[in-house]
Amino acid sequence: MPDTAARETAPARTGMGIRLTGVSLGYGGRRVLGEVDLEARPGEVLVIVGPSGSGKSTILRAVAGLLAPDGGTVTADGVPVTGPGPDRAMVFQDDALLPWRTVRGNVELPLDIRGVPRAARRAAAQDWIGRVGLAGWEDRLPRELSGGMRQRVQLARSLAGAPRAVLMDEPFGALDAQTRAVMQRLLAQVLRDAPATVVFVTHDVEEALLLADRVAVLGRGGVHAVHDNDRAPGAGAALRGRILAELQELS
Ligand SMILES: Nc1ncnc2c1ncn2[C@@H]1O[C@H](COP(=O)(O)OP(=O)(O)OP(=O)(O)O)[C@@H](O)[C@H]1O
Repeated sequence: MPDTAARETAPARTGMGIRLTGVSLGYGGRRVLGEVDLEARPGEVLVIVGPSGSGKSTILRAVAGLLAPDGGTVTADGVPVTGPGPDRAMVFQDDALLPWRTVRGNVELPLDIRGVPRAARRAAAQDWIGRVGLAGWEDRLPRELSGGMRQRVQLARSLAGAPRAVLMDEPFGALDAQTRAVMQRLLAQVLRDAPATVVFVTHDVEEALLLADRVAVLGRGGVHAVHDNDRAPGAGAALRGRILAELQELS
């Protein structure tokens, strides 16, 4: 990658610190969550699990700045979140790619928006396309790709803008088991080179344990527990059992 591209698109050195303090959230006056206290530490992968309808996506929307809290504060590096920003990229289950743009055009989008010059934009997009294993597919349109490939494009697009936080809502939920496993490994690998803070929502406890530094269990209108994912041999099975028991109790 040319120097200019590397300079303008290099990932920030550390991820963003995200904090929810006494946050209540709801829709049209109907409360979904009350008094949520939760922190994503700079550079960590915080995975949120919880029963269906417990408010996992709602928390993500609040951090993204797409939903204003009814009470409490959401801060990014200590600054209240008042709306969406390029420092916090969202990745959804539905790929949300622009159908009329090629793979390259989609990956370049966040750089385009930031006004990065064309050559630097191209080089950075190419770098990310290669990292997610899509070299040779640059000129294809989203409809010519499989679901897994579209999620790769979405991942490359979200990271190409060098966000300091990536907010992922069941990004692999629609993929078959094999593609999902490949994408989980790919995500773990690319995150090593892009030290953003990640808040990742999933139903899948195995996925949580694979990716998380910490796992937050949501239920009954708030955060039930937050667990460190100690990756020491044997620790995974114990934590898996504990989280599954908590989820059963909360459902
Ligand atoms: N746009 C909306 N308008 C009104 N209510 C909503 C909206 N989005 C979510 N809700 C409600 O808020 C609650 C929490 O939804 P949310 O999608 O955050 O849960 P979730 O834990 O992510 O669920 P799932 O695991 O099923 O995706 C649910 O009762 C849901 O019906």
